[in-house]
Amino acid sequence: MGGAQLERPSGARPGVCVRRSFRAHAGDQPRRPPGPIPVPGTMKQESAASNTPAASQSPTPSAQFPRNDGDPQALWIFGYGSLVWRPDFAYSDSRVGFVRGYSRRFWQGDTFHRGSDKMPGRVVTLLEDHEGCTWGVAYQVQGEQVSEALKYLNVREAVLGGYDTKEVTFYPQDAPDQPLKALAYVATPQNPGYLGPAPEEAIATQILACRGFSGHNLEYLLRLADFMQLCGPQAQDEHLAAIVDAVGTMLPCFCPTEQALALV
Ligand SMILES: N[C@@H](CCC(=O)N[C@@H](CS)C(=O)NCC(=O)O)C(=O)O
Repeated sequence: MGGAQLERPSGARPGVCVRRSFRAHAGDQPRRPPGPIPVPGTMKQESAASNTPAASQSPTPSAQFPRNDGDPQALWIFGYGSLVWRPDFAYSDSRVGFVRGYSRRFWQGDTFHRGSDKMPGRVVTLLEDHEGCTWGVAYQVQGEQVSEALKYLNVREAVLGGYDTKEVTFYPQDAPDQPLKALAYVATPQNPGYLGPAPEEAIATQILACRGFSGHNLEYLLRLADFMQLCGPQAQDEHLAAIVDAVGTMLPCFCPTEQALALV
């Protein structure tokens, strides 16, 4: 989301989870991470799109194609985990905002991006929660961007991650009275990688111990915590905060002391 400008906090509005807006310039192309996400079994460093298995050349999301007024071909994709900081697909616009009726939980196992078969990491999914409110970023894709984004996300989220698509209602921070239909990738309890609830301390321990092809699981946690900081103090995620606190408590045990360093 390069080139984004933090705009002045807008006034509080009833029912709005946050007050700040964070808007990438429309048309900003995402910075490609160094090298695309390798797909198991094809460890050639090709672009993710060319790695897409033939069967998913034109993935059809299981959710209805959420349409909004205006450009019928445009699609909004809601990210609330790694898509928040690394969409890695071309988009025309992005908006910070939230979805109601869902809570974010580190309840999905990950044996590729942030973990391994022996040591699965933990990444986020959405839990249906009538009182819930989850922060993230919605990306608008138009024209050819739509099929490219869906093809890429089908590999990254569905094939590699066990996520399925779901239509959600997204409330842009700067226009919560003009909600948008969006596509979200959600890991349900029925997917094989689902780990489900655990004490935040246990989740923190797992995150501290795991890494995968996309990096350490701790980076995933802290990037998400950074995003929530950007959104402003009103954007609360108690589950995320409790895990970050638990990591902070445990880190001294994981960090060598000066004495231990002197021995190396
Ligand atoms: N679907 C959620 C979560 C997506 C997510 O974090 N997926 C992981 C595991 S499949 C991923 O893509 N990781 C890439 C990374 O960790 O950089 C989102 O909208 O952000």
